[in-house]
Amino acid sequence: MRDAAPALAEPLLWMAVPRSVRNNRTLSSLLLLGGGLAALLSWGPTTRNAGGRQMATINLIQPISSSPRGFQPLVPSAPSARSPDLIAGDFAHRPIQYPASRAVEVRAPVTAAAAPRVPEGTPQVEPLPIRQRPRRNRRSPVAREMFAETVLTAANFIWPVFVHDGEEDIPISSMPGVSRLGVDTGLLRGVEEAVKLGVKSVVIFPKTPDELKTPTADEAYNPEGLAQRAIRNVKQAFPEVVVYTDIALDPYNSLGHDGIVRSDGVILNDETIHQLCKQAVSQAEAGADYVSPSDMMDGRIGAIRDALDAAGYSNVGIMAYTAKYASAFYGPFREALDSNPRGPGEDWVVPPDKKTYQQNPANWREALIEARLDEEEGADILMVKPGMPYLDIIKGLHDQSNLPIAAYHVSGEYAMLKAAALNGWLDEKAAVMEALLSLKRAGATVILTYYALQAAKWLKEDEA
Ligand SMILES: NCc1[nH]cc(CCC(=O)O)c1CC(=O)O
Repeated sequence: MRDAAPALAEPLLWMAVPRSVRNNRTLSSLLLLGGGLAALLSWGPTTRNAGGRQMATINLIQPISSSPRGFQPLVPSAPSARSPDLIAGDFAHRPIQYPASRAVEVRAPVTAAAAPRVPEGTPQVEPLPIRQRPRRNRRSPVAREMFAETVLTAANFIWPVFVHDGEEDIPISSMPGVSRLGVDTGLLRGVEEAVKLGVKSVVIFPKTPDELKTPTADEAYNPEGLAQRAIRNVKQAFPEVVVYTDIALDPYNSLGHDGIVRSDGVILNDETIHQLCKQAVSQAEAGADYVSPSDMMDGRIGAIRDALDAAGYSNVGIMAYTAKYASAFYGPFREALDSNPRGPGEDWVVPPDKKTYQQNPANWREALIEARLDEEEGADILMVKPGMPYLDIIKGLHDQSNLPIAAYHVSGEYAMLKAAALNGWLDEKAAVMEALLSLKRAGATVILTYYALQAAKWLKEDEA
């Protein structure tokens, strides 16, 4: 009984010594010597034991084997028979086998199975003097769930849908599992399914018939246009669903660019914004909750904000494609909407890419400029696009702005995962959930993904 007090008190006192002193070999030896003497005076015959325990508390400085009592394996006490999670955890797989002579100190876990064995040839080692063992918090499923820093839910997803003016669902070859949906048919079936799965936000992309495309993309603000019809249809059938739209001219532009193309190949900025404002107001009129400018023209967020407010739509939000990169990962999307930049005409230069307005993938500081401008101009959500190749940008914007951050897991990212999964090269569910989780962990609370419905299903599956 008598030695219990110093055995507890001295390590505690030791912990009160500043770490810098503890880590200094000479200083700490002196201190320990003093501590030992003090213990000797106050506790008489029990100090030898106390000293032994003292040594055990400083095993980062003193090799543990030199301790008079030898090492004392830090073995977790046996889990009770009532905690199946712990039993199912790593207790059954302790990596270190303790030397036989000390086996009495190793209490076996309470399981029906025989004592755990190690493979023949496993080196016999004394437990290392490791105080911080992060694996402790990963031992059981319950603990892992408790300590999860990021949790993905269906409420985080926005489901992007391609719509067309027809009845059928038309599969998109580079995106197996994704189709263009009929604006009055498949779209509503799809949204109904989404809602059932807990995905209550959609973003609409119209496949405009070629004959309606013009170099000034005026179809973009046709009140009876495909996007406007889609918005109305969804809001009418599912008023609680939050409808996001795309603001850019490319689906309506006969030259395939997000802005109006001048004959020398310059993508006009301010003239394009004029059209974007009309597009935004017409989408708001149709019932959009958020309009999402995806074109990367300068100053469009402020202009659209003013246009919406002037038209009485101050409650309609703006999800700004803040840092949208000139990425190769949009390929399948452009196939879905047939919206690739067109080849050059005889007397018209049409740039083959979008590099004069979308950001250079080499840059991240530039994204901060865009973020500051969008924030000042009245954006409600800042988006980064694509997702996985730009996790640093997501994190950067998350750390610099207090607005919600969105990440677009784009068509090419979907196609990559799908292709690997269809080939049997990846476990689709595990890989997709990890990809989506990484976007949230980086700082995105809003995730646009073609996997939204499938991921929501998987989440439900895991709940059950
Ligand atoms: N402004 C058009 C737009 N809006 C969303 C995407 C891409 C989405 C995806 O790839 O999933 C694009 C394509 C582009 O910029 O060329």
